Amino acid sequence: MSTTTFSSTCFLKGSEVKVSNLKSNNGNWKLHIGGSTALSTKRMQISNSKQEKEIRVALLGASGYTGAEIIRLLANHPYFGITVMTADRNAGKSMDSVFPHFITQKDLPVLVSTNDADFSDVDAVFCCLPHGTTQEIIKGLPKRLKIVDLSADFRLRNVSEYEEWYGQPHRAPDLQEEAVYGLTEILREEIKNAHLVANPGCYPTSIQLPLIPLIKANLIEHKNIIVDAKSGVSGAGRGAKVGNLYTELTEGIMSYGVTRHRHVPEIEQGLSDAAHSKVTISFTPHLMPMSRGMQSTIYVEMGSGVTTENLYQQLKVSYQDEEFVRLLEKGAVPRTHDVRGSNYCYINVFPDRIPGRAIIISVIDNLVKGASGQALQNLNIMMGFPENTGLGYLPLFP
Ligand SMILES: NC(=O)C1=CN([C@@H]2O[C@H](COP(=O)(O)OP(=O)(O)OC[C@H]3O[C@@H](n4cnc5c(N)ncnc54)[C@H](OP(=O)(O)O)[C@@H]3O)[C@@H](O)[C@H]2O)C=CC1
Ligand SMILES: CC(=O)N[C@@H](CCC(=O)OP(=O)(O)O)C(=O)O
Repeated sequence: MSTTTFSSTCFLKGSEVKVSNLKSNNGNWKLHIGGSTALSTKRMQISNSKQEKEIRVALLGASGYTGAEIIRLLANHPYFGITVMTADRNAGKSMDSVFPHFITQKDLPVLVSTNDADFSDVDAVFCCLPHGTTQEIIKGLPKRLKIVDLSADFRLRNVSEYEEWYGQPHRAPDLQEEAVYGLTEILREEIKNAHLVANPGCYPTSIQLPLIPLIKANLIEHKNIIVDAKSGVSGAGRGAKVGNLYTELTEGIMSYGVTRHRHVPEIEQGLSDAAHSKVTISFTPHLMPMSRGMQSTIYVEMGSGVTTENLYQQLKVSYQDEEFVRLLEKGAVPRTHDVRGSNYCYINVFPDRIPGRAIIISVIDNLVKGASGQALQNLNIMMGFPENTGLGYLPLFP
């Protein structure tokens, strides 16, 4: 990648505009005006075209929900273009035959099977495969590639804990040692130099973001943390399952993974790191009749003499400079509707009726901040771009 950059002021239709970060890559000029990017010789377009973008990205598992979400986000990304896309059952098909809403994205590559993928024209990889299939595949990728893995395969540092909770042997323990956990706002510095980022699960993102600053500041007890969480059905992926049929889901709500959901060790790992001692949680997830969105309602016991106001002020300080994690005005209830389609996490804290306890509510879109959005935030950091690049989507409401 050879790039030349300069900034200037010029006039566009008689108005003065600040032109910044004018870039040339192999003679292909890009013009940045007011935060958006256009090619100097072409009209602005929503496109995944690889010719116009300098970082070449492979998308493994492109025919799934998180893969499709990455394509949506990258269509507005000025630097990342998709050169390889893989699928399993859908290998050989075009993307718009798998997802008709991509009919306008004619420049996307045809889906190939992961075994047939050629990585010679690739700089970075988003791996959107099911857990259990990912370790072996990432192990075989060229070492020069920057990789963000959306599966759970590299999230648990302790390999035997992975084997216990996922019921299968870890196939790349050496790589596990190199993996950096990708909870962006907490581990940004480590992510900068990472070769392999293990993108967090959706529930762990929504739960750790509010709790880690409170644990680090020693404001809440490390026991009796209770998490009641709810997810939209896209969290379960696109594969056909009876439990995800409309008839099974509509007009109802279902708990699952009761007492033993595989996100428990991931959440406890992050909270225990923050506490420098073992933190345990009670966690029950629920499936909701909605396509996307996630809410975690968290019940905590505050330290002696600590008030809900202390928790609120701590979260305010911790996240005051963060673009994507927002503490709402006091009393405002975070709603999944308000983050839908965006990379935001909205949080608030409420005093419980029981003295000494507080209730924290955190909402995200499971497919964006809970998966593909955070993955893009991480790859932006790994490749040295502003971390919000391509993530400037307002929530989709209603
Ligand atoms: N959905 C969500 O909200 C979140 C998901 N994740 C994680 O991200 C990953 C992807 O999730 P999601 O997109 O929802 O899953 P999907 O089931 O929607 O998609 C899975 C993708 O992997 C491909 N695939 C399946 N099996 C194999 C295999 N054996 N070899 C190669 N490719 C295969 C599928 O191809 P094909 O369809 O052609 O068969 C498809 O492209 C998972 O690990 C998931 O746990 C993480 C956070 C949130
Ligand atoms: C609704 C639903 O089924 N959700 C998934 C979590 C999605 C996610 O974050 O999965 P990974 O940890 O595999 O990345 C589940 O509970 O297993």
